[in-house]
Amino acid sequence: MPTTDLHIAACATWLPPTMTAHQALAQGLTDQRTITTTGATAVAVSHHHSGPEMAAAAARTALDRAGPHHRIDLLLHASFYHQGHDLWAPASYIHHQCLTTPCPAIEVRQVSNGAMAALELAAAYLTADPTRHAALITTGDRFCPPGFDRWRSDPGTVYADGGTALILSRTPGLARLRSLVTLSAPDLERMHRGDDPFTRAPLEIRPTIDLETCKKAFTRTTADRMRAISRVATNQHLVIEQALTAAGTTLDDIDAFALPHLGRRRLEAGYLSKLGIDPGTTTWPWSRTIGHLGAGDPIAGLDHLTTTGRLTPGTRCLLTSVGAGFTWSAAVIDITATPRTPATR
Ligand SMILES: CCC(=O)NCCNC(=O)CCNC(=O)[C@H](O)C(C)(C)COP(=O)(O)O
Repeated sequence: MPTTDLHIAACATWLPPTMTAHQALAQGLTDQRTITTTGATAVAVSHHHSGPEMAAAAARTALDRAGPHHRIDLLLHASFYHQGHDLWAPASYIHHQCLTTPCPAIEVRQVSNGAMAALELAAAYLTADPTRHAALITTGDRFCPPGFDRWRSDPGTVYADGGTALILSRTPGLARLRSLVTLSAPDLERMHRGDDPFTRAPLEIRPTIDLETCKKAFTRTTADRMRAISRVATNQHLVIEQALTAAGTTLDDIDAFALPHLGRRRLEAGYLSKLGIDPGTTTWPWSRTIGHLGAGDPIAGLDHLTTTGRLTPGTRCLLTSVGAGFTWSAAVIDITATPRTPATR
């Protein structure tokens, strides 16, 4: 979507306490090789709160920060792991907890690109009807045992627990959405199912998610692997190029980058060396202390950059994210205000 007349009224993050990499090592949860290749120094771990509960907490803060001027006419909740109940409506839970307007509350499942996919859908929904004012986007996941091993289920990425929220609005607030582009490559979807059959219930094949086995089945030969790496790299770069062009800007004009909370090796391969950007201008120094928040990385990254003063009014940010499937999104954001930071409720 080219330059838009939509704004990010506010955003927020709700994170549980972190466990350091050394604590995880001492408890046998990970190994030194993983810590070295990912560069992870800590990871947010929820011992009690589910994804939807953390998403609702973030939503309450985002709504406080936005103020009363943004009537919410749509709620989209993005996640991709267990939401705490087997057959239930997490988006309606967040709606019930946080809103009084009788708007649609819908789930978006786009794996790690879920927040940006929701942003695409919300932007189109608001643009389609001028009487619609704002949309609340939330993310929330808890990547915990027994079904998920945050250090080993997807080697190269350390998974964290947390919730995020963002309000997209017609009324100005924190930032202006200058452009938003999403690309897809469905031929890569088998990377996350490999040769596994379709099953009757979760975790029927193996007791813990193991994406490495699926990826190895999908990239049996070196040629397969090189093709996948090339497809990922090409689209990751193309989506950023298209978002910059749609916003009439260039990489040189970007003051800070909100990147996916991937491990250092993956980040280096996919973004840092490819784009020639200094890690210090990205969320990496912070994301390595948190971990991969599933769909929530771009919102958490924007929140971090604006609440820490790394981004101030008049600066420009590039958000980019990638999801299994694969899909890639990128957005150019112009910061227009300093976030109001009431305490997280
Ligand atoms: C499953 C959660 C999710 O949606 N993650 C986003 C998609 N995964 C990634 O982008 C992680 C990076 N992985 C890749 O780019 C592909 O797996 C590659 C490029 C085929 C091999 O990368 P590697 O696993 O060797 O680091």
